[in-house]
Amino acid sequence: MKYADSVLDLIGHTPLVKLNKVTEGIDATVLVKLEYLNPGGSIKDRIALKMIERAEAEGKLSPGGTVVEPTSGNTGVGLAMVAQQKGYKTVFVTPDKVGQEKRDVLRAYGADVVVVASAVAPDSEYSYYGVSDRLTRETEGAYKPDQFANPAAPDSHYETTGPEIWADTDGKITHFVAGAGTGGTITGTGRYLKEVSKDRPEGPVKVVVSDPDGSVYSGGTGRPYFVEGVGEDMWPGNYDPAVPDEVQPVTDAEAFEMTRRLAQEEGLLLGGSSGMAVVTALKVAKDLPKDAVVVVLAPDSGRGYLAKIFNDQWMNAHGFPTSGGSAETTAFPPAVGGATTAAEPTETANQTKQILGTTTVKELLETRAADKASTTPALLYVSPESSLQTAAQIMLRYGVDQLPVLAETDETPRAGEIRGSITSEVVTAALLTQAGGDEPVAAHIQAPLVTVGAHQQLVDVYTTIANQGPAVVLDAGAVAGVITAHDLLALAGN
Ligand SMILES: N[C@@H](CCSC[C@H](N)C(=O)O)C(=O)O
Repeated sequence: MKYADSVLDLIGHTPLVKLNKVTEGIDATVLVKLEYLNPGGSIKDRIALKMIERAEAEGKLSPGGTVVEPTSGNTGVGLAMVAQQKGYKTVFVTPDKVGQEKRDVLRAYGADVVVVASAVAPDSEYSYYGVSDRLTRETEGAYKPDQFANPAAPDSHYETTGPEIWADTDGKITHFVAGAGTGGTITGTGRYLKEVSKDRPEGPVKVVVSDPDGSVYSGGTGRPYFVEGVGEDMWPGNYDPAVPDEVQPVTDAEAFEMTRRLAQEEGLLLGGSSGMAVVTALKVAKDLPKDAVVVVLAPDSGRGYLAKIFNDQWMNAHGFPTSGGSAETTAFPPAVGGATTAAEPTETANQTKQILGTTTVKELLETRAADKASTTPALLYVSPESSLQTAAQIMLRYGVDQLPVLAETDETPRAGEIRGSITSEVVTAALLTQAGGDEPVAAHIQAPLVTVGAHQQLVDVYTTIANQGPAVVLDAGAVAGVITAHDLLALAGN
């Protein structure tokens, strides 16, 4: 009989598959290492097993203990699976940018999940690092593996991921491409591949980090991005900057487009960080000769992202294009007892649709910007640190009653930098009653404005704006402006 003694014995030994369609025009061989075929569904099973076994060996985790860890999901799943098999409890702290599906998976394994805000400085007591530290202190028998600095994590890749790639490519790998979050994968796998290939005539394996645009590894300041599980806003101990030869930034838009293409063209339903790494792998492979072998690491499956990257509505609402989607229709037998018929659209409704159905949100912003009579900038906003007096002045000068509140930045603000909103009623009440004009907006901040996507047709967003008020426009995840019912009126009235 052929079987594993425990699910834990199935970790690792994942296969390589060649990309055939998205590589059009590329001579080199591009191979993807499919880490979603690990039993917990991601590469993180490897580090989870190693970190827990080392903690047990070192006496840091004993029967009845609790594993507490900050995680964007996958490490949590790996730890939950290993801990459950070994009889430990688990508590995971996840940032709110992590999709609900991923949190549901953690709970399915029996873990407790604590959700914290993503838009918090890493050294804050409210960040997922800070909250997990507090929970570890407060929980008896708690052990925090700390995937960001635990040497067992890169060791697991040095001992398994690297050797598997070397063996499966018969030592012919020339380039290794992977994202970096904690840094463990790139450090451990990259270090092994460089060491084992250092004396060969064609030179050692080149290691390339694929990084979300905004993350520190590729020179960013840690500004927010939507790709999950990779990139950083601080420098983790497990990232050894001596290992990578190069680091390349990739935008969310590029990553998401490739993630969808991999499902539609290669039959590979992978997560956003895999799409991101493939973008970099193809850039690296573009000018390489036929005998080059690029191995790109795909950390997890696309099943955890069905409500985001693979959901046209979510993509559209965040200003990401959705070419190549597919439709879902229903074909039930007619209802017994007579079917109801939809009301005929009125003539006025048809006219509205005609005006609004031919213009995108972005075109409306462009028309407004080109209108000499309009003095309103595309984006009016205040930061949490702005004074109430500043908010009042902007509202009075441009005749607006609501402003988005965005984190202060010199660049185009991103969706993850939306902090809330503030209305003229609240500013007025604060100024007339208790607060002085110097008081910061932060003390009076309200819920964020609704968001719409720049590439959506106005016909698809006008009821949102009519019902929920001014909307922040997102273009590829960046804040492109604000549109109001007044803008729609100006269009309809002309
Ligand atoms: N800063 C990152 C994620 C850090 S790596 C964590 C790891 N992948 C996990 O599964 O916990 C982000 O923006 O998601």
